[in-house]
Amino acid sequence: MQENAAINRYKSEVKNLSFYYGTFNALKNIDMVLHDKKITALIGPSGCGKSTFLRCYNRMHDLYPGNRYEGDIVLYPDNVNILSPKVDPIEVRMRISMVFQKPNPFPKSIYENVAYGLRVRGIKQRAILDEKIEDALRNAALWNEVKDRLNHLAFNLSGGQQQRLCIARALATNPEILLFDEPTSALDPIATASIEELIADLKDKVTILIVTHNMQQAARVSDYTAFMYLGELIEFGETDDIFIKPKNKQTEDYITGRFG
Ligand SMILES: Nc1ncnc2c1ncn2[C@@H]1O[C@H](COP(=O)(O)OP(=O)(O)OP(=O)(O)O)[C@@H](O)[C@H]1O
Repeated sequence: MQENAAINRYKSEVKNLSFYYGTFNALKNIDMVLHDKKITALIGPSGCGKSTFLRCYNRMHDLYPGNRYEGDIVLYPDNVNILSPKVDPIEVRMRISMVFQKPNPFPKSIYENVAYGLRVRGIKQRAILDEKIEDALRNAALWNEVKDRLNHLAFNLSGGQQQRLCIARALATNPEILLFDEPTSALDPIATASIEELIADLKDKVTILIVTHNMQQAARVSDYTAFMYLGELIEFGETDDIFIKPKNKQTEDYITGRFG
């Protein structure tokens, strides 16, 4: 009974996860959870394995030979281990979307960028596409700025707008988890603030995992924070606890800028 209550609070559980690029052991025995409809930030010095961890979540490493996972990443409520070789990575990517560091719209119209994942899912009816595209653009706080030019090329948008378009594209297929890999590092402070506001608003709809180099950003947007170092998860907890009273000396040194 108690176990079920705990599982309901979690969208996902990482169990003893290790990851290898060939012989290089980039992630070491990580145990962690993602709380449902909460924002979890991954922080740590360059090269500690943040992006590697994020990419395990959508099986991106499968695209390159020699990469190897050990352990489980379990999604709830259906209790499926997405690292299992029996699970199709394409199916995983339908459930878990990713937004990258640099905005990467397709060389297509604004409309077609958001329609992409829906078309892959076999949705063809124009009325349904129109409705889902409007919803996704509204949820990405972009609708009002683009509603009169949906057929314009996405590249004509500003950097911040392009990143919101990529978020709309990721949201269109109703993912359960949204992964962000340093989503504001290529943006100016104003565009960064609007993306941070948007991420905070999205947590009502979706569970979020965000990699950031910016500790102020982690403190501002996240509910939980994981501190990684040399491929290990050093400390995980509520963001306020990690930033105000970290238990581990390495976490404290990193947070206070003594290394990294
Ligand atoms: N394709 C690869 N092949 C071999 N080693 C890799 C590969 N990609 C990353 N690594 C190594 O894995 C380790 C973790 O890298 P990763 O990019 O996950 O770190 P990170 O914490 O995201 O760093 P940054 O903050 O600089 O982006 C590093 O030692 C890196 O050199």
